[in-house]
Amino acid sequence: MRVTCVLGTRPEAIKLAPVILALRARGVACDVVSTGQHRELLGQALATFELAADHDLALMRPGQTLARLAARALQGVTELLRARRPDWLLVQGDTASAFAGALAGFYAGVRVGHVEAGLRSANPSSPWPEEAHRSMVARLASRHFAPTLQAARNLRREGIAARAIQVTGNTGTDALLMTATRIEGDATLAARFAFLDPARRLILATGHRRENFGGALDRAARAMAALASRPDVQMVFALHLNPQAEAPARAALGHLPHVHLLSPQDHAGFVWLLKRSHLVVTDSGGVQEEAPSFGRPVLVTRNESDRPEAIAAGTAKLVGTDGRRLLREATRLLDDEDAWRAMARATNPYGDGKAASRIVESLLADGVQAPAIVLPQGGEPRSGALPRGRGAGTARPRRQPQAVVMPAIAEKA
Ligand SMILES: CC(=O)N[C@@H]1[C@@H](OP(=O)(O)OP(=O)(O)OC[C@H]2O[C@@H](n3ccc(=O)[nH]c3=O)[C@H](O)[C@@H]2O)O[C@H](CO)[C@@H](O)[C@@H]1O
Repeated sequence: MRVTCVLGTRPEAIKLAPVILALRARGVACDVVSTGQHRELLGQALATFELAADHDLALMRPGQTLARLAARALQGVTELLRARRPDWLLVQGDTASAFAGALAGFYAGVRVGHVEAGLRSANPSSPWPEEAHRSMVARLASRHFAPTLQAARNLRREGIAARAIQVTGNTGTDALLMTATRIEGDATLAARFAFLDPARRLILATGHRRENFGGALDRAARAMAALASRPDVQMVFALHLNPQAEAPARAALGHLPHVHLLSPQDHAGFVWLLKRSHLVVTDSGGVQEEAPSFGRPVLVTRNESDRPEAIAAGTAKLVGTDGRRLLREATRLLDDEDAWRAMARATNPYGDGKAASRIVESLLADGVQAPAIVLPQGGEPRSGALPRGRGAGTARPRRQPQAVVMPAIAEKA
């Protein structure tokens, strides 16, 4: 069996790395195609897992529109698929690379597997453009690897057949566990962050969502500045490379003595910080999924959530984008031990570290026998080039989405 993974950004690399490693460990020929959407961050993320892209489409250009990026990714992936003709094409999440990759697979008659399928905010403007991307990938994919039962339900509500959905947990937790194990006792990381003051509690912050550009990021950064002026805290803000995401943090926080604005960290460095944090402030999806594993309360600077599981579990709280609620909730968590403890429960609704192996077993179980997309005559691949499926109609037992019970993975500090 041959599998092609298309990815373009840091979180896709982190969340697909465990799948790529698990496929290769099972002897599946798996090649990695990078669109280059986040070129530097992607290389850094893959390197953490000792991986590198086999094909780099190197598509990023300064100031390039999403339309142009998506169009060029569609073309580039299509050409690679023609040469490679994999049995499966895997994409992850909700980026322009994932959407264009899935569309290329669909046009080429290659079955598309969607990792982290079914997340929904139900608001096409937020997260933008991710909500639309992941919904469109769902129309194109023939196998949907949902991280949670809730995500599987979202897909069922949209009419995706139950037999095409598998609840796996989030591969992000697999990646987190791998990295957390690898960095245990790593003295180089302790040295990298030797500037941290052990007497002050650490607030770890990130902010980069496009819909938060132009106002919301400024308000969040100003609230964080008020927090960081407390005598008992220090803050690490892990910057994103996008200047529109970086500028508000630099403007509001850059001059403060106990705030450290860091360039994007490799996964090892970020996980090290996460583990030592007292509180996390973020609009990142992946960070919301990771922090509960270490029992770190998360204040989410968004107006709606596509991760209701963490909110229901009580480990994350939506604080909107006006800064006021962020300041109020963070102050409460810093001043009220009971309020902190109530959120700091090490429970992870997102994974048990076995998502990648569930995905690989599912692909192997289908092998090359599952129904391929049957293209009409004159469709993209010529008849001989159709994937080696047996055509539609191969009967398979109806499988209901199964709940995955996710234990906590780490001790509290
Ligand atoms: C709408 C939405 O929520 N979409 C998400 C979005 O990604 P995101 O919001 O999670 O993006 P980021 O915050 O960039 O990444 C987070 C990862 O990066 C690591 N990290 C962080 C800072 C650092 O300095 N060094 C690091 O290594 C961190 O530990 C974590 O693993 O797209 C993904 C792709 O499709 C989706 O899966 C995902 O739903």
